[in-house]
Amino acid sequence: MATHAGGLTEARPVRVQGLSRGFGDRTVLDDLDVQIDAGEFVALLGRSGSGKSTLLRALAGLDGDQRGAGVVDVPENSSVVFQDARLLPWQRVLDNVVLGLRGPDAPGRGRAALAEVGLAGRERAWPNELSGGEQQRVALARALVSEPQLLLADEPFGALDALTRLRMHGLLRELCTRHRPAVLLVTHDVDEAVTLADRVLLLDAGRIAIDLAIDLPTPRSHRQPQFLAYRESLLRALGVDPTEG
Ligand SMILES: Nc1ncnc2c1ncn2[C@@H]1O[C@H](COP(=O)(O)OP(=O)(O)OP(=O)(O)O)[C@@H](O)[C@H]1O
Repeated sequence: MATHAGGLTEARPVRVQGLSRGFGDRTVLDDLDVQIDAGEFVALLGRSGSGKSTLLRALAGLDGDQRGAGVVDVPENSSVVFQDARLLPWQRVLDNVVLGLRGPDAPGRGRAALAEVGLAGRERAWPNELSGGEQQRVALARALVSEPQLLLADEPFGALDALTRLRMHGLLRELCTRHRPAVLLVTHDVDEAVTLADRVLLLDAGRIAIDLAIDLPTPRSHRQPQFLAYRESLLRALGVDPTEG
């Protein structure tokens, strides 16, 4: 079985070595290695079923006792955001944000986190009074209020409309620049990956098939020729013709 150890040096917050995962006869991750440095924003692309969420769950320690091997070293303090906000409907927004946070300053930290995601004044709202995008903002506040060294995000904007998604890109980039967690963002969206990430990984046949540093200043524009070149090469690697659609 894989080990899931906590607490590495700050310089190398995530180290995955020889990670294998499978379900029944099917091998999903096959002797895979990944490293994510402190403060580095990494996006993970791959075709549907290639094992992106399986890798993220392994990093989050959420993969139970499924078949596998390898070493997963991650910082103890990590947070996960999913496609759905997963707020507790019977708790007000602020209580959702500070859930599990200890110390007398927890409410103050929760309020500050809500202000950072643009939801100052909504502390006493119930989750069902918020839009989908606002609920995802609460989920981001909850994820970042504990100042995690690692943020794991599994398609966090996948359920949002295009405009809200663009706004959330800006917000996530801003929050990550300020808090500097290492990030692993699982996404289907090549543009999202190239817009946000320092490095894009492409998962194929159980391994990291492409490891591409995105050497562009931020904020990035889809019109930059180099942006389009990254986009095109990643789409081709995913088996998509970039000239289509
Ligand atoms: N609990 C499970 N039991 C059996 N098979 C599973 C389980 N979880 C995942 N799988 C299988 O493992 C493979 C990888 O799944 P995973 O969800 O990691 O892929 P993904 O790249 O995140 O896919 P998508 O982009 O469609 O969300 C898939 O073939 C899936 O059917």
